[in-house]
Amino acid sequence: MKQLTQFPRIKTSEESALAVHDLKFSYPQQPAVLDQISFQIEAGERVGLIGPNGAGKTTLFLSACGILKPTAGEMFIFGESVQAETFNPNVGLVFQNPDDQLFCPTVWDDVAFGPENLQLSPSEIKHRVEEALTITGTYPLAQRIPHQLSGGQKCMVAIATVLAMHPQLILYDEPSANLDLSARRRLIDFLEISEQTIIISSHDLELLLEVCDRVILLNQGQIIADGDPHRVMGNQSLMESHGLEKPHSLFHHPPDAHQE
Ligand SMILES: Nc1ncnc2c1ncn2[C@@H]1O[C@H](COP(=O)(O)OP(=O)(O)OP(=O)(O)O)[C@@H](O)[C@H]1O
Repeated sequence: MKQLTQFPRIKTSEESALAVHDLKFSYPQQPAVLDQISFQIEAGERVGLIGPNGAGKTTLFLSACGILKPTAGEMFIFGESVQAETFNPNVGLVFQNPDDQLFCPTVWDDVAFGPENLQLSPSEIKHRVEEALTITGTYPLAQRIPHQLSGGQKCMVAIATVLAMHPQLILYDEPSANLDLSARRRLIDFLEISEQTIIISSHDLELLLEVCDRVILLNQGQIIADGDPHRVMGNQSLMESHGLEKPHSLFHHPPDAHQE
């Protein structure tokens, strides 16, 4: 994965990568999934988003991308207000299921799709596709049919489709779901050297421990905890009271012993 260093750093802004103010969201005829939550994520942070099934993690991501319209509150991405149904190339979402992201006849076409919609020049589109395929290690798959790829290959191609847009903030929804051990390790290695601001929603708490410098615990529409991953996830009673388990690797490292 050394190639990544050959590419320029993504530009970051003085503004927070993501600022969420009193965000509320309810699906029709349902109680609030997000109930007036507020937090900020600074440029360059790697944040894990945890919570039991149905906590609202995907809903938060879809709101940040403008796919869902919040009931109340506001979100800003690098200082720009998020508007529902308005595409913002500064934020990219890697869907939980890569099949939701891959629909073209070839991998190359799928990765080119975003830059083409940004109406970039043909040479810039080619450059972006080659760059994204190289960074994700999927260049050899460029002419393959996406739906015939393995789960791990699809995952990395789905990431390439997002990277080709050059977003400064990338939201990963359960990126390690269905990956075998080597594909998961490749993903972790990739995430660890990613240069963008990233938020990873995952039940793979060990992955978050390796990759993230901060974790947010969401449950029943509220932010329950926000802080150092070892401290938050190492708190067994906190984790268990929100339907989660303290990661196995933290049992020999009680939170109080963790050096910050
Ligand atoms: N389109 C929808 N219509 C109605 N309710 C929905 C819809 N999508 C999600 N929900 C409900 O909203 C709540 C939050 O769902 P969400 O997918 O955001 O949770 P999550 O934290 O991502 O869960 P998981 O860990 O299982 O992926 C759940 O109770 C879910 O059933």
